Amino acid sequence: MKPIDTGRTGEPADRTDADPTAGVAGHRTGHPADVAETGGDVGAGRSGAVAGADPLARFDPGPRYRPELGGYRDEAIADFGGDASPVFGGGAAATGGGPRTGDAAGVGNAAGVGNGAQAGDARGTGDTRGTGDRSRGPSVVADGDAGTDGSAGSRAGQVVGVEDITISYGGHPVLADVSVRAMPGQLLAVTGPSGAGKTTLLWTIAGLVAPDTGAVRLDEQQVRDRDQTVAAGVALIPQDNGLAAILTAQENVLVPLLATGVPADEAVARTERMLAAVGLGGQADQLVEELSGGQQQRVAIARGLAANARVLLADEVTSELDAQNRQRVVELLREQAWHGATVVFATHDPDAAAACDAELHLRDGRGELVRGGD
Ligand SMILES: Nc1ncnc2c1ncn2[C@@H]1O[C@H](COP(=O)(O)OP(=O)(O)OP(=O)(O)O)[C@@H](O)[C@H]1O
Repeated sequence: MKPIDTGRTGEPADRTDADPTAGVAGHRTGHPADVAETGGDVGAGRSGAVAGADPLARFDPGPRYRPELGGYRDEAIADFGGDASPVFGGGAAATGGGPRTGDAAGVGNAAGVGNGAQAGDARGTGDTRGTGDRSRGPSVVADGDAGTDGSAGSRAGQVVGVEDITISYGGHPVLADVSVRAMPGQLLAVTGPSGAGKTTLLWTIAGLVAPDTGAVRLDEQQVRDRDQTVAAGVALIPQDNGLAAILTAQENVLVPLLATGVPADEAVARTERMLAAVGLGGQADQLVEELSGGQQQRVAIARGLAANARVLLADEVTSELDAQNRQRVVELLREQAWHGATVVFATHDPDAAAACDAELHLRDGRGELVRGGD
């Protein structure tokens, strides 16, 4: 399999606008001490102190924080991603539900994180292929070379190699011998009709679903589970957002960063920059449940962008946005690629797909690289 040759350079010089994530003015919130003022009892920023070397020493994640999960485990914030966030990981490969079997919280259990069996359960086969309840250290999101000012910095993306994967749910094939390669610095669009397997493919790359046959590799390292991909810097912006409704927009972005060990000042800066980048600088202190669907989607995007991932998987992240915001989000994904990330973007939007460097079209289980291949 050859790398995708897009013919597009993606050079910053091609851009028509200034750095969309640079220069955020007028922030009065964002300090953990400010977060503590925002209410709720999930423990965001309760200590308030910023000085100190250990981010978790200076940031009290609250009594519900589970360090062994690298996140929260509480029904009250189940939509952070069940036992832990699929964006920031802390979870094993899919268990208790594939893309379609989650709970009402959206990502929640559907994210398949938690007590561990792999894709057997996820695909409803009862074939427990995983490892059961595994201990998990705090998940690590790739910080890239993030500067102390919170700038994303450049980072080394990873080559995502999907090699002849076949996936079925309960005996019903979804993907058959699908192969594609996504390269650092590029955007790969994954298109196809509803039910074609776009989410399944992204989850497989994320290590949340294991293929029946074939393999996914990150820089030639075969993907085994979500723990591994989290450690490798793979972030997922899930289709259903996976936000905690009882947290503010700011907390939804900030808390996972702090929980994954990003220094507080950098986490605050990234949070502010990314919320501003998606046009929500003025809504930072609003509870997610008070935001519109499109605003919530943008919070989830900000959270994924803030991860500074080496591989960013964006699952239909523009579905609830107006044209202007859709374009903006595609620009932000492009920005991630400029910083070195490998971006895989599942979308129904032809314009968004056209803005990507390559396009894998899924239909009837098959994947065809309709653009950008060689
Ligand atoms: N856990 C599951 N158990 C059984 N079938 C599932 C499961 N998860 C997904 N599927 C099925 O697999 C197929 C592919 O689903 P998937 O969510 O990957 O498609 P998609 O292309 O992302 O769809 P959409 O564009 O509607 O989001 C669908 O037929 C879906 O019903």
